[in-house]
Amino acid sequence: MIVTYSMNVFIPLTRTCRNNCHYCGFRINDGKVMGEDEVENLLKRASSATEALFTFGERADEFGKVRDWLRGMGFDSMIDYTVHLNKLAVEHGLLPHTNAGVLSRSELKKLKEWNASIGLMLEQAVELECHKESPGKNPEVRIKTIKDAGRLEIPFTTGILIGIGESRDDRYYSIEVIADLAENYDHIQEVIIQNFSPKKGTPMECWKAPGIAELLDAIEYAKKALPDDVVIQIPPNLIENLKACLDAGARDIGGISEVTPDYINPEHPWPSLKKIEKSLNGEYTFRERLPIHPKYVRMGWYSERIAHLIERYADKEGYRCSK
Ligand SMILES: O=c1nc2n(C[C@H](O)[C@H](O)[C@H](O)CO)c3cc(O)ccc3cc-2c(=O)[nH]1
Ligand SMILES: C[C@H]1O[C@@H](n2cnc3c(N)ncnc32)[C@H](O)[C@@H]1O
Ligand code: MET
Ligand code: SF4
Repeated sequence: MIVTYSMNVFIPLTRTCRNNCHYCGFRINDGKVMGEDEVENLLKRASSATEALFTFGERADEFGKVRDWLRGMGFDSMIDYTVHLNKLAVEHGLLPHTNAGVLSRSELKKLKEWNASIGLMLEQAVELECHKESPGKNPEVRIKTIKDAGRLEIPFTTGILIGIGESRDDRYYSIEVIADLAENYDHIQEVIIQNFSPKKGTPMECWKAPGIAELLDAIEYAKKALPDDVVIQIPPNLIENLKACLDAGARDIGGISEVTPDYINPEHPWPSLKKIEKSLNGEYTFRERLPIHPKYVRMGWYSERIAHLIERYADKEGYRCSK
């Protein structure tokens, strides 16, 4: 059985964020934004990767300090700056995947030109206490972004975060909501089942991480509810029993990097692929993919601007070829 992954470089453009999710250890509202040189240095170091993962705080340009910095650099918004850096990544031979939180239709349209795929975790389809200071985590607002991306035919990554105060039924309901979106728009390439991992200094630092039973239950439910061609992704650095998750139906381990840590879970280093493959008794084989899944490579759901890279990196089936 094949399990896919993407080789990436993680570019955390800003830790400033208009939301305040109680589980998040990534957000630091210092108003800082990575400069173009810093980004270019990361891109240069990522020669073995095919994906430039731009993940950062939502709508940081609601803060004056960020807005002023962007203006000084000649940009009207965080998304305009992101698109500029997406283009730089493409010039360095990398395919961008951006997860910037909620986006408007016009922002999605701009990003589509230079991104192989876009991501936004639904987190949960119900309102939760941990999101009460996070307007961007309102389920309706997230669902709207996911639908707009579907209408624009953007290969999309979404998912749920489990263990953040939801009930088992909430989890099932959230998976059903994603399954409906996948059926109606056909743009969902992967669904991440992410387990909450407590972070020091956050309001949820004393919460327990969800157990493997809850994780497996969610994966099994997702396997049944989602269309067959939607891949279930699990984060290999947060999971204690990867084999059990694969046996339950997960088939992707997301982005792995040789140059950058998982900035969202920096205390959990990337495992070595060789080591984990060994622990799987030969039942599963890892295979590299691009940030746009094979199905969408075959369907041609990508812009002219990045076509040359996809055609350079994808084999006939749409996986990464060794060229
Ligand atoms: O390194 C990480 N990559 C994360 N990724 C990246 C992901 O593993 C890959 O970039 C995608 O599979 C695209 O290839 C996310 C992407 C999303 O769109 C939404 C959530 C995540 C979460 C993480 C994460 O916690 N750590
Ligand atoms: C990029 C994604 O990372 C996830 N995320 C944010 N904080 C945590 C945490 N403490 N543990 C696990 N996942 C987290 C959210 O689901 C977000 O959307
Ligand atoms: C850094 S977290 C991932 C991107 C965005 N801030 C969100 O939570 O949706
Ligand atoms: S998880 Fe994302 S949206 Fe929530 S506070 Fe952290 S950076 Fe902001």
